[in-house]
Amino acid sequence: ATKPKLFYFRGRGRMESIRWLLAAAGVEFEEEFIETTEQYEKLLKDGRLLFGQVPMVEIDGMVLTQTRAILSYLAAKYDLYGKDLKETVRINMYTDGTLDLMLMIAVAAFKPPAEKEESLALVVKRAKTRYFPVFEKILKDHGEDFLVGNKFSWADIQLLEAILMVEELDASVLPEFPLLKAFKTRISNIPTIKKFLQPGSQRKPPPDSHYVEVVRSVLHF
Ligand SMILES: CCCCC[C@H]1O[C@@H](O)C[C@@H]1SC[C@H](NC(=O)CC[C@H](N)C(=O)O)C(=O)NCC(=O)O
Repeated sequence: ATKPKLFYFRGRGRMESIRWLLAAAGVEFEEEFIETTEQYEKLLKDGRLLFGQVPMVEIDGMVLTQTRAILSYLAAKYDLYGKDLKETVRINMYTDGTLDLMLMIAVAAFKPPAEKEESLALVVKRAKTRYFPVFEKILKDHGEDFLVGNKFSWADIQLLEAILMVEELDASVLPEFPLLKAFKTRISNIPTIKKFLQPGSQRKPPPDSHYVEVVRSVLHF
């Protein structure tokens, strides 16, 4: 079978959570990196970007856009989306939260230095006061290894992604959340995730000035 193919910039942005979900599910994927306006305009001209935007993923004979739609499709396809609607809606609540937090980081990369620093400080504050306390409590009340139904799901994958991203901004953030700290170790040791965390995987580095320049030049902003 043909592998899913991801069309995005050579960086995290909105595509990184899709890379994480596929990798955690043990699914190999290909990537086409958009480096020039010509590439982007060809995708537009060929009518492959529904609202003129990326991420775009080709999978199962479909051309998908809209990050959350793609993530939901993949979570359901690889049985990472709960056993019933009540579990699925909790997974959606948790992943909408971690996606909000990670998008704050993605957008901050495009701000001027002073504003960027302020935004990233706010990200760490939000993580420590809004998001991490919620997940620490879920793990405490739930008393299980995973966030939902004591089964590995998309919510666990994305929380680990968010924890690691916040630790890149402030390495001292986890000690006040002991259950999250144990969760991070546990989920990082799941073989498919452990492999994705090794150097040489398709995981992307934090956004740098080159990534920002390419996105700006391709999207003309
Ligand atoms: C200020 C914005 C910062 C982010 C800019 C881009 O780099 C990434 O870090 C995030 C985005 S991705 C690129 C952007 N994509 C989106 O905004 C997709 C939004 C959609 N709801 C989704 O969830 O997939 C893009 O194609 N824009 C073209 C344009 O709308 O005409």
